[in-house]
Amino acid sequence: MAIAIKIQDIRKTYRDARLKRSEVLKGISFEVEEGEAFGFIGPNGAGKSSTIKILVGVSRPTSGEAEIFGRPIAEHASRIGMGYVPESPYLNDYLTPYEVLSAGIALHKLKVPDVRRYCLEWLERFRIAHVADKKIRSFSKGMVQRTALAHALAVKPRLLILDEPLSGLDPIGRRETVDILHEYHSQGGTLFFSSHVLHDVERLAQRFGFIHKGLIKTVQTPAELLNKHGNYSVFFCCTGQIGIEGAVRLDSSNWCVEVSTAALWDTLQRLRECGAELREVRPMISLEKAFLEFIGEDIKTVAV
Ligand SMILES: Nc1ncnc2c1ncn2[C@@H]1O[C@H](COP(=O)(O)OP(=O)(O)OP(=O)(O)O)[C@@H](O)[C@H]1O
Repeated sequence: MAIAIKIQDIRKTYRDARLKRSEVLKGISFEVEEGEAFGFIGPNGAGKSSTIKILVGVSRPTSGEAEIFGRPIAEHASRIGMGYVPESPYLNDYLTPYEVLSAGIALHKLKVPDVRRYCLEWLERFRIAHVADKKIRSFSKGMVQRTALAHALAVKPRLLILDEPLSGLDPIGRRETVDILHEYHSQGGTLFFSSHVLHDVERLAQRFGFIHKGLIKTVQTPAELLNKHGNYSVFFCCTGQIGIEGAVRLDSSNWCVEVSTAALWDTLQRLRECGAELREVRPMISLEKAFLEFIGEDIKTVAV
């Protein structure tokens, strides 16, 4: 499998108005394989956008190396076949969504039999086909975001880099966008995205990279996360009392108990001995819990 993104010891130092230097990326390294869906997570100011801007060529690293599909990011050709939506997309607001999408198709030299129809199909997927010919100037933040996402996907990128793709979208828009990104990924696309919406990251990403204060804390798969942090919710049915510590009665006969991976087998044995009827065992991967543990802070003090 080819390596889609390779980042090696990247550092980034900004200077403020008084020329005071602050290092916001402190030597980060990780890789994303072709065909992967990789979620990049971290609290506000952790360095997610700074990393993404370096990858897409908007900003230069102070030191370190990065490659896209084996080409150094300094080469313009590394960005051929890449789709990118920044955190707050800026689209020329005197254009219409149709003009934005058709310009992208022309720029990427994409061969489609009927450009108008193809663009309208993408705009329809993001539920903005009814404003295809309206100027973006009059659009809400969510509609601009939908236009930018439709544009990025319509050009059939090999690699899609999205900075907070779900911000500004309502809950239905978020769900639909997650579905579209799922489809893109299941058709072989490589997805690298940052997000604050941990639930959506859990649904989309095959691996997570946690960044905090300019350092990569860990890169994990959901399975690794589950092994380390996982609990299970065990749902069962029992009409009488049950002597299992922590079991919560949901209604007259249904119960639930949360157990650790280590205690799961014993709990199932005990339920059988008590004559309880097992209904469901559901893993509880708490990305938020793991996230907070990795950055070593209290849940009340961190905005994620
Ligand atoms: N152009 C810049 N000049 C100076 N400092 C900057 C610049 N861009 C970002 N920073 C600083 O770098 C740090 C990391 O910012 P960055 O936008 O990469 O974080 P982030 O993880 O994307 O945060 P958020 O989740 O809030 O978008 C922050 O302290 C930010 O203030």
